[in-house]
Amino acid sequence: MSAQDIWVAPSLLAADPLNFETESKSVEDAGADLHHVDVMDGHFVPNLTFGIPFVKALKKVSGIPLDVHIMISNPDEMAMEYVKAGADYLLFHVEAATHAHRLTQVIAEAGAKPGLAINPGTSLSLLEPLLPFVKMINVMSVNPGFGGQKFIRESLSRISWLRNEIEKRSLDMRIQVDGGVNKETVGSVVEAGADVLVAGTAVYGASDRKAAIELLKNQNS
Ligand SMILES: O=C(CO)[C@H](O)[C@H](O)COP(=O)(O)O
Ligand SMILES: [Co+2]
Repeated sequence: MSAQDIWVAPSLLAADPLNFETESKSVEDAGADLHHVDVMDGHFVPNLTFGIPFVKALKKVSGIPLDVHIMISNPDEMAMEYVKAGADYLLFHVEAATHAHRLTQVIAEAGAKPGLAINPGTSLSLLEPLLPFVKMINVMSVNPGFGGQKFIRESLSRISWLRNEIEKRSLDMRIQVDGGVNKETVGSVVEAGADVLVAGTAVYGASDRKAAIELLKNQNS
């Protein structure tokens, strides 16, 4: 896959929390394709991060689309609020939704691109009936809740399975991989078929963010 086809989505979870505006601008200038916003509710995952006001505020200053990953227990109730706040892609967890298919429709009708996230321990079979209705799948390569964790290598066969389904069924969607993506893991992730690289520590933690994004995009070219 060429570098142009690969999107890098730096996760604001790893940014300096006292300077989100300048931090987000710095990755835009460095070539980021999307801002990855990790919404955590302290219930579905054992951590608490951003909410609706944050997404709304970020939308006002952002020059690139918002990729909002909601790790919350009640996506059926709250997803619309994140669309209204400005999410361009809205990804909810397949483990958390009661009516996942309905939710994909609600998100699309409201004008955002629906997506699903799936934890490392969840069967991929849950995705099968939903694939035609989403524009992005987030294959979690760590257990959700924290940045800076170690990449789970078993995620690679999950990405490959998904890439194969997309090709077999001629689906129009992207595969994002989320957790522990860095210069050591990115080669195998892209080879397995991911085309959206979420990277928190590897981008925000780098002294040269432009070089870090270029490395992620180009490693396989
Ligand atoms: O969804 C997430 C955690 O639940 C984050 O997006 C993910 O962990 C990215 O951080 P890093 O690149 O530092 O692993
Ligand atoms: Co995430």
